[in-house]
Amino acid sequence: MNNLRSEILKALLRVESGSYSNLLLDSELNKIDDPRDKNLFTEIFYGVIRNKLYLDYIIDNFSKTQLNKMDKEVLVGLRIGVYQLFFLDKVPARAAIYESVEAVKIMLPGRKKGAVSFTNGVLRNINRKKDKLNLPSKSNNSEKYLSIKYSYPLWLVKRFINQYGFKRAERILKAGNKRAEVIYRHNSLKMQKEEFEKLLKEDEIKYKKTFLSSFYKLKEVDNPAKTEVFKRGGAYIQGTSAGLASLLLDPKENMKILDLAAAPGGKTTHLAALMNNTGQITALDISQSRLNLIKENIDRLGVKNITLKKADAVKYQDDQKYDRILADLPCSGLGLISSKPEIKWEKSESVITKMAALQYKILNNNLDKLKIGGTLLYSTCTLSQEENQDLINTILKENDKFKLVDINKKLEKVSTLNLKNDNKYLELLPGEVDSEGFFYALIKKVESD
Ligand SMILES: C[S@@+](CC[C@H](N)C(=O)[O-])C[C@H]1O[C@@H](n2cnc3c(N)ncnc32)[C@H](O)[C@@H]1O
Repeated sequence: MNNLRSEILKALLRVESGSYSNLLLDSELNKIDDPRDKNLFTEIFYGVIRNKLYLDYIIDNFSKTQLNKMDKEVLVGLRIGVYQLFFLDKVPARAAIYESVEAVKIMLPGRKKGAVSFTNGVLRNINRKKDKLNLPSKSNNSEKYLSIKYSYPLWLVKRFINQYGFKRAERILKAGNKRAEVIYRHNSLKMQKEEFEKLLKEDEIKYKKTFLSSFYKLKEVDNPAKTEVFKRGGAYIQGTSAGLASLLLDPKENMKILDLAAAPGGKTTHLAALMNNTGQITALDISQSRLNLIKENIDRLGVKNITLKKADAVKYQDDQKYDRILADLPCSGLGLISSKPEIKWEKSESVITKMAALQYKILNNNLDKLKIGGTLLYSTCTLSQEENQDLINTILKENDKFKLVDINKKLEKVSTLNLKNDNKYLELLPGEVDSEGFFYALIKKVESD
């Protein structure tokens, strides 16, 4: 491994230009042998992405040069240094500064002596005056305070406060900064639970049970896609909130199911397992490369009842009627910030209106494919009212043959979660459940057309 910090710096620059943090991290960790280096890489890499606004606030407070006038290598190098100074007790300040300056030196060889000494000067200055940092006032400017303290764009903080109030918003922001844990769903199509647990034990993988009986929270697994149980198809990596979808849809053997947006296949392969490979699942996705991911998962997991179709769900037509429809639609993703922290910086508020319009079109085009008495589960991994409650209310208002089913009764049957809820929707909020953010609504077709 070359200089660890310069590799982190390179990886962070790639995230800035649009690479997915989780995929990039996997490939970077494969190049590292020492588990301690792997750990440090992950800690600094995700730490900088998560806390970018806070780190920039600190740098801006102690540097005379404006952030937008700095070379991007210098700015990211400074973030790496400041993150270690403020968040990592185990790295001595001298080492944190030295290694970060070295990283900038490697990234800007020879030609930029000034940039290197500038990085060194700013980091030393910050280290000296660290204790004098003031955050915006909580009482006079509470939105800015939350935005800097938890490092979220101001629009998102305002939105969460509007939707949930200050206290709940703060809880959501805080939970979004926690590192997401790896969770395995046991795949019953390949092995019994006893064998699944035995293989985990043989690989010395420790786990905790979750609020879903087939979902296991793993403790410190280096590469969850390389374990024996995974290779043999006994496990699928899936969050517990996402895992609720197929359970709430409640498929029965031999049913006909339509999945409107299926890739990479987490929920659709879970449905297949719950149906014991019987019946017929038609799984759509607009993207061929993502359909290929479902195919890989189907093969590994031993699924036999899914037909894949490349289709735009806005226009999709077929002449069948379905017992169940899963509408796990593309969304703004605000519930997944703990596993994909770059969402904070990549999305702008306009994505919400765009996604809500797409979701509306997809639902409108497919509602009629439900049999009478059949149910459709609408789900998103986001926390915006427009894409969730508002959208479902509009759909129900415009379609009187469809009624909202109280999903919370189903929840009690399929999980150990006990959420107090005054309405028929289910909204899982990070910080209130130990899981990612999700929204669910269950709709039933009640009379003939
Ligand atoms: C939230 S993901 C689905 C996750 C999937 N249900 C799972 O559990 O693994 C949304 C998917 O919708 C697909 N998509 C986006 N627009 C679409 C459209 N108009 N029609 C069908 N699929 C679409 C994307 O390619 C993406 O794979």
